[in-house]
Amino acid sequence: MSAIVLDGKAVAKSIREELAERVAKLHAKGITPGLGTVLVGDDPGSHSYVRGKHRDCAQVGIASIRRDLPGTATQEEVEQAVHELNEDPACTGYIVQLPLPGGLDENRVLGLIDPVKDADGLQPVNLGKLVLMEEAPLPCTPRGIVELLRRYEVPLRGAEVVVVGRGVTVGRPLGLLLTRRSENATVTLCHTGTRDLAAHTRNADIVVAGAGVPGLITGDMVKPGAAVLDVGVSRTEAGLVGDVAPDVADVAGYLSPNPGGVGPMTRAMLLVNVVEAAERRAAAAA
Ligand SMILES: Nc1nc(=O)c2c([nH]1)NC[C@@H]1CN(c3ccc(C(=O)N[C@@H](CCC(=O)O)C(=O)O)cc3)C=[N+]21
Repeated sequence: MSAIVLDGKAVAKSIREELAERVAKLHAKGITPGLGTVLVGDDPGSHSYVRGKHRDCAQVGIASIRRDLPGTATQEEVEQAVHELNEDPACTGYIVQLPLPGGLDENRVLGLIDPVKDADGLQPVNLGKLVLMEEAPLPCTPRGIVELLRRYEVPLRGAEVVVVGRGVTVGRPLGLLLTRRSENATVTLCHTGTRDLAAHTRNADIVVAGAGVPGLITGDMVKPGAAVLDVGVSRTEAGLVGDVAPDVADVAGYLSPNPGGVGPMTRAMLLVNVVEAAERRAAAAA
């Protein structure tokens, strides 16, 4: 048996095409959405992600605003860049690329983002709204995962979902998203303190692996026919490696590969958040 590939790259492409039409309507009203990025330091991975985000923007008609700071930037300098983007009318949404270099207070920076411009859904007010089940910009990776499953009609309602990894960008908000009434999945959030990971994953209809441990999920840990989404990213000498071992493809019913799965969906959802913020602004101005 070989799993159906959840092709995030292809889905992201069609989402960008849909967005280009929505952006064209905004242009017609004299509004150009603008994505800002704050990038601190010279981590090659972070630079490559940010480059990719701006390339996506150009494709759909979103303007780009970059604030690149050296790795030596102080807390005050990073906060100043955030204040400038809060004030900049050309910037309808922005992100602070994570992780920030050591010594900088990430949570404090995220807290200073204007919640209406939070394109990542990681501002504490917006994370709080997710807990309260109120409308707010959603974190991009969890939103991308839900959208990818929806487009392939993998049922979520009543599904047993095991999320591996409790990070703030993926695991934690994903559990909140999947347990809203509109998704109605049952979620088990596993982490390094989980006693018997395989006992949980074997019972799951959907496994989302975002631990950052290469090859953590092996075929013997997966229920036949289950959907497995690889969200782990580890940089090894062999290149980028996910959390899911190759033999999972023989057992799973659906497999979101890495690369080519959730990564492109994350980028697409960032664009969605920026366009939605611009649409809300247009509606408020009308
Ligand atoms: N504030 C913030 N927001 C983020 O959304 C954020 C972040 N910080 N820090 C880092 C992580 C990582 N992340 C990825 C996005 C796209 C791909 C992606 O498109 N990957 C391609 C491969 C690209 C490659 O080869 O490097 C793929 O999976 O096919 C991967 C990873 C967003 N992140």
